Amino acid sequence: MTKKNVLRIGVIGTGAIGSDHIRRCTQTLSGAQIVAVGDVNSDNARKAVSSYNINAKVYDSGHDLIKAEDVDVVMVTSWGQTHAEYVLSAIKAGKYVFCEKPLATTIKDCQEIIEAEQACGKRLVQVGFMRPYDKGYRELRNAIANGDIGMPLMVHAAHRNQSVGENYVTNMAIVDTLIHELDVLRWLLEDDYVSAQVIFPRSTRHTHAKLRDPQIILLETKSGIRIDVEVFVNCQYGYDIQCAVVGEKGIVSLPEPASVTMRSDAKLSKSILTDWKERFIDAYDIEVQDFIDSCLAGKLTGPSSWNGYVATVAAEACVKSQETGKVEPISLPNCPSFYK
Ligand SMILES: NC(=O)c1ccc[n+]([C@@H]2O[C@H](COP(=O)([O-])OP(=O)(O)OC[C@H]3O[C@@H](n4cnc5c(N)ncnc54)[C@H](O)[C@@H]3O)[C@@H](O)[C@H]2O)c1
Ligand SMILES: O[C@H]1[C@H](O)[C@@H](O)[C@H](O)[C@@H](O)[C@H]1O
Repeated sequence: MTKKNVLRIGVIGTGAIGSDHIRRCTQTLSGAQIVAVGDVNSDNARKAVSSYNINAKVYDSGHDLIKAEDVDVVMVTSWGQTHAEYVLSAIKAGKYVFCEKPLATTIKDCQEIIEAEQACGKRLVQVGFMRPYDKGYRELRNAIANGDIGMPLMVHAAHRNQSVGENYVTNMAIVDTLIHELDVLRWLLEDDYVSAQVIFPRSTRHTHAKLRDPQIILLETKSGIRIDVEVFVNCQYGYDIQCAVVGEKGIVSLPEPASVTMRSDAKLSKSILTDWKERFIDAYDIEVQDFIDSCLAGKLTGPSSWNGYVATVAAEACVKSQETGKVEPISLPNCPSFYK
């Protein structure tokens, strides 16, 4: 990439989050321009171009987009199972790539990515884990690191979506939803997981035949911290992310998103958000601006493909436990110095 002030981005996958990232790069952030878009459903790509009135070329093939001379960096926001091939292709082209979670859906594909990236001798991949950029999670991490609650002992977390579609099935509670907690909790606690177990309570009547909902995931870390995460993706009432860390001398909890307090009709109320786009809007803005700035500066510092790999290893143990009902071990090789 030649040194310049504006980063030319090509986006592969222009659905919900792809379009939202195009919007933020075009209307909110600085230093970037969307010059190319691609989607297997070319109507989606054309819609993104017209909705945001951008001067971007539409590609039928994501691989051709990656190779295009005027594309400096790539953003992969297609379905999870297609991420690996595009990330590998971007690494091969020597281009920085922002890949939405998950980095890849199999451990083997994640390994291939970290090997290819290391062979390049330079970090080229940032994974779209935005929670470490969220102000609330950063405050939680600082409080823990400052020793404000003493040694952390337990974490109680919940990840609730208002509802999901028919194509969302049981393992997606892990690979699509819990994956955020799998990434952010080890960052928060500066610890790694050693085991996982998934438990199924009675299912809600708002689910369908191929989705066990809710689920409880129990994790244990190297230092012995016990974590329970409730994943409930048809909770009906809103989009709700909870996290409380219990320490030896106190508890620190994720703040609720800011909202006015309403007194009306003899009720005292606050609204609850319903959409992930709104709940983490500031975090996504900071995350993508960080990617743009890091590419322009020639050094990536955000969540790496090692983070993506570790989350996928933990997710695989959880999916196995969904099938066996047992506590499944999680074992990881040491983090290569390249990613430290
Ligand atoms: N970080 C977050 O909070 C967050 C939020 C939402 C989605 N995501 C992730 O982003 C990805 C996309 O999710 P979404 O909700 O936008 O899905 P979506 O279905 O709304 O959009 C995905 C788009 O990718 C396109 N696509 C699929 N396969 C493709 C391929 N091989 N090549 C090019 N385009 C292809 C689809 O046609 C669709 O337009 C997923 O991996 C998801 O987990 C992350
Ligand atoms: O892809 C989305 C996204 O990652 C959201 O942040 C999460 O809450 C949803 O469960 C998931 O389906």
